Amino acid sequence: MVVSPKIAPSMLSSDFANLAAEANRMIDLGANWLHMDIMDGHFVPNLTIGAPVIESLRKHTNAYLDCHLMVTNPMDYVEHMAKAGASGFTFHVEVAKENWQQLVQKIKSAGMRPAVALKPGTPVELVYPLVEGTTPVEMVLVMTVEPGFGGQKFMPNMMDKVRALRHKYPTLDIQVDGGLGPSTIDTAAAAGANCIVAGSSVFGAPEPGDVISLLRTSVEKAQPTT
Ligand SMILES: O=C(CO)[C@@H](O)[C@H](O)COP(=O)(O)O
Repeated sequence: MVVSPKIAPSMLSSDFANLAAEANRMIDLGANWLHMDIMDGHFVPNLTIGAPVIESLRKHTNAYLDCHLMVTNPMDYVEHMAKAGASGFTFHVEVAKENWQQLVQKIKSAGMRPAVALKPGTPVELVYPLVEGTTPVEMVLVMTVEPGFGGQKFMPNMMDKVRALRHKYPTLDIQVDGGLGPSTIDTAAAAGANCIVAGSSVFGAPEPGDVISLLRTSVEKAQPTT
């Protein structure tokens, strides 16, 4: 195994009125992480949750809270998210071109794991300096839909980015998010993705645990054996 699978149900598709129960249900069913979508209604045309909800959820779970910040000013969120109990902090490269080094440093100093995301229209080369920097990000999130909403169609042409990243960085955590489920996971896993975010395919399934284990098996099967 070169990189371990991390299956992260996207809590955006959960019943927000029962968030703690939904989160614990996912962990009991075998999820590694809980994916939390933070949106500001500006970077993306939708508003979801922020630090107060992360803080409330943290009181009910010790799980890794993988927070994806779809916001225009990620720097303003670092302190609040860390205090709230976020585990990972993923910011968008499109809004961190100038100050990414300072941002990554701040995320790390606050005790969170830094990661960078890129939208479908953003060239993958833009994140290379962030992976190779002196204070590098520890995961790259390749968006496989336009960020903002769950339930969209997986964009298979994003796999060129995943393949390029896996070729350059054999042990990097590479995450995919958007339209992942039983019919698309093999494509993403074969390209080299090991961190899988899935919302509607997990929460909409009669047996979400079966989907979580199918996603994991697909990633494991795609790994080269050493
Ligand atoms: O960040 C996003 C959308 O912006 C995602 O995390 C979605 O919530 C994934 O949902 P599905 O495409 O799996 O339904």
